[in-house]
Amino acid sequence: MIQVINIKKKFYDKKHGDFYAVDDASFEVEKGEIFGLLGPNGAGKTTLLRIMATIMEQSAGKIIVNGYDTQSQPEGVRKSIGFLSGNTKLYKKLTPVETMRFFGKFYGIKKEIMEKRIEQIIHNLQMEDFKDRIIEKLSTGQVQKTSIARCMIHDPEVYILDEPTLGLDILTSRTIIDFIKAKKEEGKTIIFSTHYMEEADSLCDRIGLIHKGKIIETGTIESLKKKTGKTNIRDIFLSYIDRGDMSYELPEN
Ligand SMILES: Nc1ncnc2c1ncn2[C@@H]1O[C@H](COP(=O)(O)OP(=O)(O)OP(=O)(O)O)[C@@H](O)[C@H]1O
Repeated sequence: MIQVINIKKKFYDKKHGDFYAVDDASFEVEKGEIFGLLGPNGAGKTTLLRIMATIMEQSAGKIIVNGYDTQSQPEGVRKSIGFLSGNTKLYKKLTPVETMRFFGKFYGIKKEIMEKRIEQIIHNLQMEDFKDRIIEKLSTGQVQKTSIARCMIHDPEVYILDEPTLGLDILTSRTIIDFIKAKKEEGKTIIFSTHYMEEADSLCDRIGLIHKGKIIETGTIESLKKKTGKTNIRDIFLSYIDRGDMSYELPEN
């Protein structure tokens, strides 16, 4: 379970001076739930997820992940989460299997358990064809699968996934979406960010709409459809924000 309580993150840039990239965000994600954080470029998604994963500290507020406070108990949080980000760095000279073993050892997983888990992950993410090829020779989608494999080797309770399907073809995206669904079935808690509105529609139990650092709404997609009278997430999103104030284009899918 994840509790986000009045989180603020202040940044500075020359053009805007001090500004809040995350501005008083509060919401909860229940155990066994898939929660989609939806918003356009620059909305604050990555910043919020990085704070949740203890990569960055908040300016104000509190986040509790699996019972641990990200500020006072970061070790507990790190053991509980699998964090996937666009910045995930892998060792280019290792193969996917070696990468999983490396991180498995880091988490102190016993050899027999680890080998079984690696076999299962290779199967679930359909990595058979490239599992023993070094990472520098892999395609974007194959590297992304390896990053996901890496973040699940310790079988975490909570998955924090920043744009897990960004730039991937539909087959690779499908494998990753199936993986997210399978983790939910195992009772894991998943939060992921995306700006692919339709993807969220088919996958999420609940969504949070984020715009300019503010969580402007949370709920099931059905409840938001009812509330706004709209039939798809794109229109729901647009109905919540002032169109004249939009300095970005929503993507086509
Ligand atoms: N270290 C930083 N210093 C100053 N500003 C930052 C920093 N990191 C992010 N920002 C700014 O904070 C805002 C939110 O950025 P963030 O990366 O969280 O958005 P996002 O919703 O993940 O966007 P995208 O979909 O493009 O990845 C943006 O205006 C960004 O330029």
